[in-house]
Amino acid sequence: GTNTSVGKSLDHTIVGIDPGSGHMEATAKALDEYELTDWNVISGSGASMTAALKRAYDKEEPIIITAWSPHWKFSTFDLKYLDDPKLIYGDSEEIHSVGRLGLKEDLPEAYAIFQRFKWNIDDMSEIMVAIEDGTEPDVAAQNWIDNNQDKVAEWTDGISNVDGDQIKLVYAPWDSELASHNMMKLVLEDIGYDVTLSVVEPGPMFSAIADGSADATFAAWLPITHKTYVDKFEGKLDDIAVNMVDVKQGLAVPTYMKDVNSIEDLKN
Ligand SMILES: C[SH](C)CC(=O)O
Repeated sequence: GTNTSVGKSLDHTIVGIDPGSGHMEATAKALDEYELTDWNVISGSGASMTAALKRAYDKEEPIIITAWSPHWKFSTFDLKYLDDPKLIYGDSEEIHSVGRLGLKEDLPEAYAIFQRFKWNIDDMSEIMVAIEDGTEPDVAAQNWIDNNQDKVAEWTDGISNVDGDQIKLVYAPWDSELASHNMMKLVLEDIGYDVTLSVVEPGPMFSAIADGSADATFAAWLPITHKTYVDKFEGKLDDIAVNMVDVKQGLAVPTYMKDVNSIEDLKN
């Protein structure tokens, strides 16, 4: 049937992202739970996944990617998530701001901002799309801040300035987190912090906060995506606040793949 041709046309391969991501863990679980025994997911990075997507899309060839929203790929390409009746990828996820133990005492002004920091998918997407269109991340972030001073003021109003205190933010190499961390770096610099951004894989991102070598991340996707990491470091992380709601992860395909609408459809 057509489903078998989909499997054969894709060499039963799903194009994934970095191996330590929650996406890849969820996708491995999905292959198991949906009994997609002859399928495999290849790991790579956010960049290699979007490059493969562009190559296939430009030739209207089939492709299945591990996907998440917000992400610029949904405005560049016409994509649809595959239904996930077993909810392996969860329903709607949240992005949390997570800090090291002791952060509240050591950096109270930053902590107070992290407790208030909250924005929505459109805010993050505006920065992400600008970066994808060639704007430098810090310039795209500053432009967003300039256009959203009222929203930023909700996080910073009444917070006293600091005098060069150092703060180290860590995040994983995903375009969504590139946007959020470049934006928050500028917000914290405006308050007087000396901010360092470090890009690390997801595992080291959580372990750096757990061992105190980093101060915070705004890139913890929960309750499902990063559950393994948060459980692993139980008691060593401060789940400060939710900074975005209604985010999503799953498998996605270009809408021109008419016959594929659910993960169940991949079973041949
Ligand atoms: C790529 S998603 C933002 C997070 C994850 O999959 O770990």
